[in-house]
Amino acid sequence: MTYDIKGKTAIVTGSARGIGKCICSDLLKKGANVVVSDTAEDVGNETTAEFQKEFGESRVVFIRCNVTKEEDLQNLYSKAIATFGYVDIVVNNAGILNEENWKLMMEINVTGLIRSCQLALDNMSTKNKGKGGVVVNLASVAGLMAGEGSKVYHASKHAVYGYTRSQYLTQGTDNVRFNCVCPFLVDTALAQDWDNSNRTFLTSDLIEKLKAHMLKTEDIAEAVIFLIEDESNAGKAYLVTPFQKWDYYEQPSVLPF
Ligand SMILES: NC(=O)C1=CN([C@@H]2O[C@H](COP(=O)(O)OP(=O)(O)OC[C@H]3O[C@@H](n4cnc5c(N)ncnc54)[C@H](O)[C@@H]3O)[C@@H](O)[C@H]2O)C=CC1
Ligand SMILES: CCCCCC(=O)/C=C/C=C\C/C=C\C/C=C\CCCC(=O)O
Repeated sequence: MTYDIKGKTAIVTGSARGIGKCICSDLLKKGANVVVSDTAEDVGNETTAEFQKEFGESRVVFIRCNVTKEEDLQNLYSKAIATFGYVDIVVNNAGILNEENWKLMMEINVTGLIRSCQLALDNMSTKNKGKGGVVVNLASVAGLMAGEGSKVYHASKHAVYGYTRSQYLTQGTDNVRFNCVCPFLVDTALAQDWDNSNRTFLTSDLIEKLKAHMLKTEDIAEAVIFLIEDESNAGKAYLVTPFQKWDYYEQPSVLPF
């Protein structure tokens, strides 16, 4: 079954640039109203002005939000609802790769994302008199495999994967569908800053080869739109790599039944 994006309202966190910006653009092309949201106010306002010019002033707003701040997140949801009447779609995209500042990375990649999911449920769950909705979380292939030099980043994305899958178990009562997308390397500032020197597992030759196969932000936006529209695969992770056909990631069951 296909979920119709036209006329819906979407929040995308960390969307001033990179993958988040591209997701906003595709949501607008599909007819959604969009809340661009980021800590980077200047870039966020520029991105919003660009979209308003292309898609109409009334369909896009910028709301500053640092996902590590509870009051910012609450303000994001309440202002989005005040502007557009309801929130139907949330894309939790804000994320960093910074092993030195690993506590902040966990706050952004995990705690902020989980808090945003809880607010999405507060506002969208049919248990709370909402109309239901869709949440797509940005995980990574780093959430499905080990990483030598970015151990905490990998742990943060494993958490996104596990949290998203677990939401499936209560989807029947909330009517909020959760999925996550697990991309391989994407050509953005985050990937360019990825320092892979001094690895034993990945040689510099191999890293150059991997970087030669980077995905484009457009690929991830396409995958996110696919997930929002696909009503039949709730709770699943969607693997996006340049090396094989994009597909849902099937994790073997460890239960004896
Ligand atoms: N670039 C890549 O290779 C891959 C990226 N991802 C994930 O995709 C997501 C987006 O990454 P990119 O677009 O590549 O990164 P990016 O660095 O280009 O964009 C991230 C955006 O998040 C914003 N941000 C940072 N901290 C924030 C906070 N506390 N609150 C709100 N916004 C904040 C930044 O200002 C920036 O606009 C991240 O979750 C990342 O982990 C997943 C797989 C691969
Ligand atoms: C792995 C951190 C890169 C951050 C970007 C991201 O989220 C996804 C990247 C996807 C692929 C990275 C390329 C190859 C992965 C192979 C091995 C990972 C080992 C990483 C390490 O630090 O040793």
